[in-house]
Amino acid sequence: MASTRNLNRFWEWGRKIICVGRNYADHAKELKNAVPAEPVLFLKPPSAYVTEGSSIMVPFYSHNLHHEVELGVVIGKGGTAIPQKAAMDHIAGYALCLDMTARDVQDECKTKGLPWTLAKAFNTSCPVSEFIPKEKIADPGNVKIWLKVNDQLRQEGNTSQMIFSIPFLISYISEIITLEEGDLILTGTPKGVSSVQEHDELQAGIEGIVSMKFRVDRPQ
Ligand SMILES: CC(=O)CC(=O)C(=O)O
Ligand SMILES: [Mg+2]
Repeated sequence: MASTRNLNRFWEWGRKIICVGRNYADHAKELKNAVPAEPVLFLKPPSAYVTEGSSIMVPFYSHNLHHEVELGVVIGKGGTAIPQKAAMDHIAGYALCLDMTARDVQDECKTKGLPWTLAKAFNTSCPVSEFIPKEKIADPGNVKIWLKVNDQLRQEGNTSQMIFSIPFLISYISEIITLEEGDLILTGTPKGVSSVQEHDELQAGIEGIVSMKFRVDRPQ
């Protein structure tokens, strides 16, 4: 039976957020990471979602919160071991997303060989735009994404620079983690990641498609 839930508010579904790291060579290099031979994956919980009108909260244990602007893929039809040639049929649409990252904590986790949960999965670590229906982006492998902090351009990239394409990622991920309707895949960030502070205003967009604005706050 068809679902009665509305994917326009996919963040309310409580589904998985699967993130791909180091998918742009220029970003892997700026953080002195090797360019990966296979996708680097990590997860955020649904409690990471935040939508426009609410603030991004700096986690109390971090002093170096970074923005990472990314194209998000919203899954419309679930599946396991989806072949690359069928992958695009599993997409319902897209969203512009930020993979907010406590970089100081991530660096410490890397040094200690610990998972990135505290660095990547805290409340409000996944700001998202409105849902963008699939038909609005003819070629998700060729869109420009950008991010400004207080009106200054910090990130600008094109999804054509991704190392692993969207069909490849859907196929690769679904072989390991079954994809479900309402899941979101964050496809990685281009270069230019940098620190944000309390009271900063972040603006980000997919050129010609969507833009969004978030304020950064710190819990009292
Ligand atoms: C080093 C990272 O934080 C990887 C990541 O999230 C990315 O988008 O690249
Ligand atoms: Mg990221």
